[in-house]
Amino acid sequence: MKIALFGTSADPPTAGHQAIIKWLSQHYDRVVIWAADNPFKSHQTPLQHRVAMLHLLIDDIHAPQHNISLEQELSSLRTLETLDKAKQRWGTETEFTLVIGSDLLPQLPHWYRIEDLLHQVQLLVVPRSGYVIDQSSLQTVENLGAKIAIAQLHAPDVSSTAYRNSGDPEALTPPVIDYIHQQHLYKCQDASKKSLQIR
Ligand SMILES: Nc1ncnc2c1ncn2[C@@H]1O[C@H](COP(=O)(O)OP(=O)(O)OP(=O)(O)O)[C@@H](O)[C@H]1O
Ligand SMILES: O=C(O)c1ccc[n+]([C@@H]2O[C@H](COP(=O)([O-])O)[C@@H](O)[C@H]2O)c1
Repeated sequence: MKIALFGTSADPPTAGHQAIIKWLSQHYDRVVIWAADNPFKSHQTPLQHRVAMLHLLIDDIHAPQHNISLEQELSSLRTLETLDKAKQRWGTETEFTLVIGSDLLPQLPHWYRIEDLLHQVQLLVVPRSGYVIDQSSLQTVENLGAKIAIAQLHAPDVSSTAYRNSGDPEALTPPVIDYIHQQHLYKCQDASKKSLQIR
């Protein structure tokens, strides 16, 4: 069995995440997702809300294979610990593929015990607009033991940061936007946007 592992800060989850998850569901037996705190970032919204939004994002995907699941108990600051939990759950015979966007390639060498991690997974890099996959980053990660494939996928050019900074509604899906409004999340951004509009 081939399992794609896709962790995200989901602050908030975007149409980009959704396109990636949909594509993965067509190319892997199972897609396992979790929302995580990232040791290199601060997060704006409590994890419980990010998990709830990720659920809404996934529920909105029509995947005839029914092979997408949010497995929040796998979440960890360290992806190596997530992989350990996944192996306990699905067994060592399973082939695990760690999925990252191309923006994370230069950061990857700084992850916790990255060589241990890369020796136990395949690495799938999703091209991201504005983040060219350069040979030197690929070589660095290969030297750490990565077995790399590049996904043939054009994910939308959106990001959580774009939503947090400018409230770009195109970045999100309607159920996630509704949730944000119901729960009064990302309000500072709304307020600063309004004050900009008034001026
Ligand atoms: N539009 C996109 N295209 C390709 N990869 C993406 C895209 N959005 C997110 N990813 C990848 O999905 C994973 C989770 O991304 P993350 O939750 O950090 O989203 P983000 O939009 O980069 O967030 P932020 O703007 O807060 O950094 C990362 O591996 C990231 O590279
Ligand atoms: O293992 C690590 O050291 C590590 C360092 C930084 C990020 N990660 C993971 O990378 C995934 C993507 O993070 P992000 O913030 O880009 O969505 C998420 O699952 C994080 O937990 C993992």
